[in-house]
Amino acid sequence: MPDTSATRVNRPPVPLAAGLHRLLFQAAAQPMLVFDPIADRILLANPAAGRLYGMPADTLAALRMSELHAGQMPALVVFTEAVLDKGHAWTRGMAITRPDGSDVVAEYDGTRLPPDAGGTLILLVATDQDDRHRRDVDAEADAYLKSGIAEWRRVERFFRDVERQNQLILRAAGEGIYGINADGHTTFVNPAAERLLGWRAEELVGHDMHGMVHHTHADGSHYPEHECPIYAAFREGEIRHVEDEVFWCRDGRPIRVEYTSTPIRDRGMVVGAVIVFRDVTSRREAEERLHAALAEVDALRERLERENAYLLEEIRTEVNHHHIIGRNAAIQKIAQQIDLVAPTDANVLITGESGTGKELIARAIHEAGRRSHRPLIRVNCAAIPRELFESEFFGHVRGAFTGAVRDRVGRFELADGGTLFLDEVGEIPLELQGKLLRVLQEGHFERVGEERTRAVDVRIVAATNRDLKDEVRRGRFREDLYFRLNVFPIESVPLRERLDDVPLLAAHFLAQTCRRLNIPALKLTRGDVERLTGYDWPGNVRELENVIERAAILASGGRLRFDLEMRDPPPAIPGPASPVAIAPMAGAAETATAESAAIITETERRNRDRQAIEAALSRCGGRIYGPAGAAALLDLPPTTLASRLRALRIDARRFKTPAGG
Ligand SMILES: Nc1ncnc2c1ncn2[C@@H]1O[C@H](COP(=O)(O)OP(=O)(O)OP(=O)(O)O)[C@@H](O)[C@H]1O
Repeated sequence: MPDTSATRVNRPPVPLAAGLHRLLFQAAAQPMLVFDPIADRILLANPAAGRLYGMPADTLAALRMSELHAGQMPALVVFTEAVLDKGHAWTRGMAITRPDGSDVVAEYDGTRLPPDAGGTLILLVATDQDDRHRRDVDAEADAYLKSGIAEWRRVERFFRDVERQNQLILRAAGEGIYGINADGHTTFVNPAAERLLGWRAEELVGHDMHGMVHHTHADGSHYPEHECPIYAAFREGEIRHVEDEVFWCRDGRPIRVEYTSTPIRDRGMVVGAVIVFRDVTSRREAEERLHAALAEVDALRERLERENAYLLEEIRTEVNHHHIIGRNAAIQKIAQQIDLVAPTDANVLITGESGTGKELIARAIHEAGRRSHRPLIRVNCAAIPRELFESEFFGHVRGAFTGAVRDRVGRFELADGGTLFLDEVGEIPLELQGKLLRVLQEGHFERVGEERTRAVDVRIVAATNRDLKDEVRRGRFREDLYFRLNVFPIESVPLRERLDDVPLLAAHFLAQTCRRLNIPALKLTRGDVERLTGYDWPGNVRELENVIERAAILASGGRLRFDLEMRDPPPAIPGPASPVAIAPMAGAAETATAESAAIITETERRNRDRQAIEAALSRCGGRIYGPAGAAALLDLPPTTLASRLRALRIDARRFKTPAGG
């Protein structure tokens, strides 16, 4: 390339003049000079330097440095010396006045060239400070612009993400959600709302929502728009929650909804509302069914209470407050006695035949007394083996006797604070009666095998079917114990002495049995009642209860079948000389003729029965059951014979022979 602009002056250094270096020097955009500080001469100047200094490069290369900076010599000298000294230095604020009079302020960057460049030479690179400042401003603006765009993109991305999330939430929400603008027109609808209402979003968007889905009340009356709480929500700027209204589906079907309308604000202005609703049709229906069921239960309960009150009124005279059934004066008297004695702590002795209700009376006394919150402990004295009486009553400690493998609490301790019901008290062996008396007198006892004395607070209610006074007379029962027990006597009347109660009791047991056996209710006929009252009930109420239960089980076609053996007239009294005939008792009437049948009294009849039974027992060696037993001989069911034995107080064991049963 021909050298057109670079200027060679005086002693052009060989390396600089050569090849690529020279080209670089010439082409550089940065103004450059090479000057000799000692000779104060500019040796080389590139075209860029010419543009900076406002003159052709070769004109510039012909100048002295001191000419360029006539007014700044000290600054030039300091700079030049610094370069020569350190090899490299820079300075700012070098003012240049161009030939055309314009000024430029430059920054000089000087580098001392190596000696082989041809003496003491300095390469000066000049920069127009204004130019640099402009570039800095541009670069800064550029950086601002670039970072602004990046920030804007970030914000945009953020909003896009938020929007996506909102869309996902709107889609996933189980509740129907729709938005309306300030004109009441739908702006968006989520998929749940589409599903619930049957409309597609595009059918609703842009339309008046009230007019589409909310135009009519549940009762079919018009729902004016100005009354709509959804619109009111953004007219008044308040959140509205509505529990029970209907929205109308596309197919004209109403759904019951619960919704909340929340106003949307933009810079303080209400611009619409968002409505969140859910279909509560099935919930409301379930609630209504529940209310209806509760109302029905209430109505039923009221009716039952009324009926119950009526029934109670009906049977008040039949069942007294102790659950003892009977209108008979004897029963009324017993109820009064219970009322009288129950609140006291007095000992009670109930006497009466087996099955007449002695235990029932004992329980009634306990229930009506102040001890009712504590237990009633029953001891059947007839069922305890003689050798275990003491332990049964008072308990024992381990090892007290053979078989006492652990401590045992006696009945007295169990009944502490409550009532001890001594059933069949007449059966307590004489030698133990004293121990019982001591507890009754002192309230103290010891467990068998233990020294420690224990105190108890027990009320005693005793029962017996024996004539205890007679037992005392015979020396079989301690008189002092008898008086201790017999503080308040109650006599339980046998059923045959209150036959007027039989229909009531029978009806009661029949209803109870049918309920228990879960069989359809049965009714007593007039004939049934007559048969039942015609019987003398040796087994008392218990027997009646059993007879009724059997009859209910055997009933066919709604008719009861009674198994009563002794309902017919009794057989004739045998003459004193004649041996007691053991005739089948049930068949006696058939064998009796009008002539042979004598008129006999009740006592005579009972004696006659007693003799017949005793004769049969004696023949059978005391055996009751089985083909060789007395029941078979008398043609009676064994259970009936057992009842009669109890009623007549016949002890079958008396007739026992080594061969008998
Ligand atoms: N007046 C009554 N009202 C209702 N049920 C009664 C009546 N009298 C007796 N009973 C019933 O008859 C059955 C026999 O009564 P309970 O056991 O009280 O007689 P008891 O005299 O204690 O007999 P036992 O001396 O054999 O122990 C029981 O089921 C009892 O509920």
